[in-house]
Formats: sequence, C-alpha cells, structure tokens
Amino acid sequence: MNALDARDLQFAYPDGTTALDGIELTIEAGERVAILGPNGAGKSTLLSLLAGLREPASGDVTYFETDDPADALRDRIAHCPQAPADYLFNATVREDLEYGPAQLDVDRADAEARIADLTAEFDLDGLVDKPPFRLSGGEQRRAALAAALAVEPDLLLLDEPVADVDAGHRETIFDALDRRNEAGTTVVVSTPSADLVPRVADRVVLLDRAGSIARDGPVRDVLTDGTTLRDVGVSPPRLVSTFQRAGSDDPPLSVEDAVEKLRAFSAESDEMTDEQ
Ligand SMILES: Nc1ncnc2c1ncn2[C@@H]1O[C@H](COP(=O)(O)OP(=O)(O)OP(=O)(O)O)[C@@H](O)[C@H]1O
Repeated sequence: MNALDARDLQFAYPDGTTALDGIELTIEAGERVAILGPNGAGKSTLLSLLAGLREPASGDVTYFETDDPADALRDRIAHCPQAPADYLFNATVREDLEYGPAQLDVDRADAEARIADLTAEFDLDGLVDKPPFRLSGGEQRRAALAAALAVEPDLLLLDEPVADVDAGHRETIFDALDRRNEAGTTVVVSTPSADLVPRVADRVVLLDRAGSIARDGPVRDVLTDGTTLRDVGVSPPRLVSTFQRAGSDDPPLSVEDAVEKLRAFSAESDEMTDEQ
C-alpha cells in the first residue's frame, strides 16, 4: 500500500520563489526515506506540502490510497517542523505531549501511559514540567518528536530531526525511529547531510536547487554517485569519499561496515606478508 502519492507538485512562495518544480513521489507504507538536498532545495517546503500544511500551486497528494485529505488524517500523519519550537505551544512540555492524544479523544489512561513511555524513551524526565521555551534546542527537538509520536501516526514526516542534538541523543532518536519503522510506520526524514542518511533511510530522494528530484533510489546507489551529489551541492558521505579516494569501488556506508572492510584488508595484507 502507498503511504503517500504526490503527483507533479509545483509550489512558489508569494514573492515568486519557485520552491518545488514537478515533484513526483510515491512512498510505500513502511519505507524509510531520506529527502536529501542542499540548503534552499525545497526539503522543508516539500515536507509541509506532504503534511497538508501548504497547498501546491498544482498537482496533488493522496494518502494511504484513499481520497482523504491530510486534514482528515491527523491521527495517521505527523509532521515535525525544522524549528521544533513551532511544534511546542503549550505552557509545559507535558501539555504538549498530552495535546495530540486529547485532540484525538484517546482514553485518558492510555494517553498517560503513552506519555510516560515517551518521557522515558526521549529522556525527558526532569523536563516535562518546564515551559518548552526554557528548553535548549536539542531538548526542544526531543520534546517535539515525542509530542509528534504521542498520536502513534502511520506516517512520520520529520524535518531535520537530529539538528542541534548531541551524539548520545541522536542515537536515542534513531533507535526510536527504528522501533516505529519496525512496527510498520513510514518514516520520511529531511536532511542536508549525506552522512546521516544511511542511519535513517533505505531510499534517498535527492533534491536539486531548482526544487526538482535529481535522483531517487536505494541509499547505496545515490550516495556513491559523487558526481550527481556534487552537482546538486551535497557532499558525499565522508566514509564513501574517503574509501573511493583510496580506490574502493564498494565503499562502506557505516562505521561498522568500514571497520569490517579495514579488518578484511588488514588480514589480506598479513597473508601477503606471510607468503613473501
Ligand atoms: N516564506 C518564504 N518566502 C519566500 N521564499 C521562501 C520562503 N520560505 C522558503 N523560501 C525559499 O524557498 C526555497 C526552498 O526553501 P526550503 O526552506 O524549503 O529549503 P530547504 O531545502 O528546507 O533548506 P534548508 O536546508 O536550508 O532548511 C528557498 O529558496 C527559500 O529561500
């Protein structure tokens, strides 16, 4: 089943800036997709259109193979904006976490259990009774993601979900997204950083500066295509470019993969030395 199907999306801001030009994008339920592109490529604009927060000038988006607009699917689609403060508008973080379930008439005991789980999962103990504007940028990011997940959506649209987040809490967020995806949630993440992509996605949609799709394909295919990445203004992942520069035609996408390749290379060198 499709989680979403976007046909020929065009969007320009009132000042005439074309942000999206002819986006064709079908995402299957359960996929993990990264929207990758340089600053200004239109990633945030695309996510806001997919979330139904903006209307395209032309083209349309359908969800879950239904005729329901995004507005009618607030229990199934969650969008976390690039600025997490935009998602936190209640007096306390706890109230922000309660807001979504309350809007959807989730049973109170069930909502409380969800919020206790999310508070622990996103390391928000000690922060839930604070006003959101008193949180640091990284803390706000975690609070906003937890609030988005409180409605247990089927489709997650996350705009740069680990910007401002320290390394330990990045893993917290990645693990949380993995758990949702393993349970069937479709996860769409935007980022300007190719280094991040292998950890969060299996497929990459690469946007160019004109707001069009330059490439759409499996992570390995797109991230090892240095020419196209550089053409659109994105640096290839450091691991990929380092191994490619050293002559590898099968560069690793993760540190674990790199360690394995280096061990294999070192074992091969040892064998050659022994033979000599
Ligand atoms: N409110 C606005 N009015 C006019 N132009 C805008 C507005 N918001 C964004 N833009 C322009 O639309 C284009 C796409 O912006 P968008 O924020 O979607 O890019 P992005 O890929 O998310 O960038 P970044 O990586 O910097 O977050 C850019 O050229 C930007 O300057």
